[in-house]
Amino acid sequence: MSYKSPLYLGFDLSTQQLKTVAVSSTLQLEWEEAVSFDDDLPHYNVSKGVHKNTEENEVYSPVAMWIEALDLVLTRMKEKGFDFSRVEGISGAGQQHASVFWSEEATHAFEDLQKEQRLVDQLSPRAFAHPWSPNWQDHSTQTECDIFEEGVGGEDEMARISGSSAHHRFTGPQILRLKQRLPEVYKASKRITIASSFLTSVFLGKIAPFDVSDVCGMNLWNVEELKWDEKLLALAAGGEDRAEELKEKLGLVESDGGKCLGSVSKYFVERYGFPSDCSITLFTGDNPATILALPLRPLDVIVSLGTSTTLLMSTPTYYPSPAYHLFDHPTTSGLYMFMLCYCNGALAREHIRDKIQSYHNRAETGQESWNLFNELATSTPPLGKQSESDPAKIAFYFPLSEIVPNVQAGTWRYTFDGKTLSDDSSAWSLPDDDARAIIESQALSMRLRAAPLLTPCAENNQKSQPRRVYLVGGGSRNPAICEIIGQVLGGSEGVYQLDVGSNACAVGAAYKACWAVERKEGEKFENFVGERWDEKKMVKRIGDAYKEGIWEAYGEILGAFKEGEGRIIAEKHN
Ligand SMILES: Nc1ncnc2c1ncn2[C@@H]1O[C@H](COP(=O)(O)OP(=O)(O)O)[C@@H](O)[C@H]1O
Ligand SMILES: O=C(CO)[C@@H](O)[C@H](O)COP(=O)(O)O
Repeated sequence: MSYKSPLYLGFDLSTQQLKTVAVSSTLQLEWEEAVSFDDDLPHYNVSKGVHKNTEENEVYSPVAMWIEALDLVLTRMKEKGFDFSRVEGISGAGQQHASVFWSEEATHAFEDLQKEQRLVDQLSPRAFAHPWSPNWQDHSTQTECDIFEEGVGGEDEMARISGSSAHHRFTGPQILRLKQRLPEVYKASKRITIASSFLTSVFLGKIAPFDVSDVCGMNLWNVEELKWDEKLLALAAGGEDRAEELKEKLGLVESDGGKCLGSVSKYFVERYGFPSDCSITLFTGDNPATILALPLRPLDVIVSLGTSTTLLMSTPTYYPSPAYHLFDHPTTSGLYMFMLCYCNGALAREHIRDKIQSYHNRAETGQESWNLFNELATSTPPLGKQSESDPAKIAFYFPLSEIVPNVQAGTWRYTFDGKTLSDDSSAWSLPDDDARAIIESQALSMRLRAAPLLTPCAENNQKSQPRRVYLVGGGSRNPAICEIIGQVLGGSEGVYQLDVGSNACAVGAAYKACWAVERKEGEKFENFVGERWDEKKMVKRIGDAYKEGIWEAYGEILGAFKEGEGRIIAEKHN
């Protein structure tokens, strides 16, 4: 029999797509495949992967759509000749926070799977107590978030325990809301997982534990002590006497990110030809998986430009604050993942792009639809200042209610003359000035909030700036967006694009699968990837990022930027 070199699959169940990649033992990318929920599964009638009930601020996705997407993506690979018999390990990532409610029947539904039929036809009618999964863009749980924060004594304490203040999208507040609104669904839910452990379960053919990093997106986990927090469980369950019941529905949390949980379920062996001993390793959240796509050093930042925009760092210090999130690291104990997450990322930029296109009667589609937006963004000077004496233009674009800061939808434009922030926007040339301003605004917000973790150190010339800025996700294909984010954040060693750009998260998950199977006893993920990673092939330096004068000019505006945000927050409270 001829030797077949092993492959490792990484899945990414994100908001708009299910993607998968295959990598070799040397971490070379060998296959990429994706299913778009809107385009490939139109019968679910989702838009950008979700349904919305705007009256209630609810955003949710059909669980059946995800399962159908899984068979579809594997079928496409099979039809194109992908050799599943080479796959020795599978891992993956899920959009964070999204809960899946399993019925009592789930175990039997897994046992009864027949290779001739699709998963969706066999699992959907039996395995779930609820057909929907709340999406991370959901904003329906303000009351529940208040209950959580009041219950522990405020947002600082909440952040100290769970690594984050109470957030609308986090699973604990979402479970409480579901329990109060749909008590019969809660009762019928034998088990509750999140998107990552949901997909792990489908591959394993039984309900999987949570991963130690993704569980931090629930407001239920004590991040430093690595255990469920009893007080938070009681808050989510609606009473101390009900906390145990919830704990049973949730089940275990696995702290070894490289643990093989078992072999792939026989359904996948028989239908697609996976080897029967193909190993399933815990899936994690899409953001934790993204930091596994490269050997990230302290003071390096990753900006993920997916549907959400996130800024990610790895840090050994547990320094919690309501201003950001800290998660346990997905592979390495003693490290934490720092994260900022914005709801208004790609969709807000698309919104401005579309306005500009329509104003100028342009009809380009696909990647070309960004041409005019990019021309305007790069030809506009920083902060829209044509001359030194011009006021700076600062704006906030939140077509959706935002997470950071927690405010309602809206657009606000200001000018700043160095002393006063004015809401007179007559100096703005619209819609053209919005192109650069939206990218600057998103990047200034990240710079403002990441500053405490980028504390000055001698190695870094005493400036509170990152070393490398890595850009990943769909938006990282866009040179104008990359250039401007780089200038605002000012990485001292430059701005980099990952070769696997929009698939970084799936690639990080595939590396995790490879590490889980091939690691030597005690070998850390960072060392494993560091040794096999070929920097020259895998990243491209695309610019200097730090530009003397420009980075400082953005720094001078941060006070006014914060004031602008403060005014928007104050409006919310009026
Ligand atoms: N050239 C481009 N310029 C700007 N944004 C882009 C470009 N190409 C793709 N995108 C954005 O990437 C987004 C999808 O990114 P992706 O990382 O695949 O998202 P997710 O993983 O959340 O589904 C789209 O919403 C689109 O706005
Ligand atoms: O809510 C968060 C992180 O807290 C989001 O980052 C989700 O994890 C969804 O990510 P994408 O679909 O944008 O990849």
